[in-house]
Amino acid sequence: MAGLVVAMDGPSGSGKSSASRGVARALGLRYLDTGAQYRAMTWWILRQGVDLADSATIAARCGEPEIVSGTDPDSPAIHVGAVDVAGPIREDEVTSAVSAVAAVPEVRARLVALQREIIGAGDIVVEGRDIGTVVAPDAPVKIYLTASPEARAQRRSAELAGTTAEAQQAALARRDTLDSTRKTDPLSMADGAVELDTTALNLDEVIAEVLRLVKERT
Ligand SMILES: Nc1ncnc2c1ncn2[C@@H]1O[C@H](COP(=O)(O)OP(=O)(O)O)[C@@H](O)[C@H]1O
Ligand SMILES: Nc1ccn([C@H]2C[C@H](O)[C@@H](COP(=O)(O)OP(=O)(O)O)O2)c(=O)n1
Repeated sequence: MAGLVVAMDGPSGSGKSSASRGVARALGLRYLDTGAQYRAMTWWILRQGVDLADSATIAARCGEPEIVSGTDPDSPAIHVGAVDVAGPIREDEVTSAVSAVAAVPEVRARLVALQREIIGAGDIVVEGRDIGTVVAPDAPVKIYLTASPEARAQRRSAELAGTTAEAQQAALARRDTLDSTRKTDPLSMADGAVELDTTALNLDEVIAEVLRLVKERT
């Protein structure tokens, strides 16, 4: 299985991170969270005081931050320069700004290049929105995870204190629309991807199904 790349795409709360980490652990592969990179870029842009509507400035400056991703599925790490941003990138301020930053073509070009560099010779599970369509279209295993809007909102609200499933469902719907309708590489299912609806599956069942698909396709 040397050189294996597993591409895992889908909307927020479909279970990409948990399933990707579980699959990477089971197969002894590395793990890359590309959403964390878009979040880290967004954290840096916000810190610079750049207006989110000013895509020209975002485009001009997105080459400045050094974004460093760890690939250990047991302890995923993300730094901007020397700063550990694993906590701050999950805060509301970043979550509500990330779709705008991720829509800027220069941001995507920079991060896709970084992702391909990390993927290198493979042995990795990569999760995001455009892995099977753009970043690694030749990946032998491409999964498109989905779940009902209610299940996704329920999962997210269970994670976050001080929020309701209703508020989460509205926030996810807003991000789905932004991520699926942007002009550059919108969230969509790749050719050859297998859609896996996780609504009625627990995490172990999702991991087992992905492992079965990996075995079947390699
Ligand atoms: N199949 C599942 N059933 C129930 N909860 C799940 C399942 N998969 C993931 N979760 C939980 O849902 C939340 C969101 O999962 P996550 O893997 O972060 O999704 P994504 O990366 O797609 O946003 C996490 O708290 C996770 O533990
Ligand atoms: N490959 C990727 C990964 C994420 N993005 C964008 C779209 C998402 O709204 C944000 C954050 O992604 P992330 O996977 O962290 O989001 P969730 O954990 O699912 O809430 O980044 C992207 O455009 N392309």
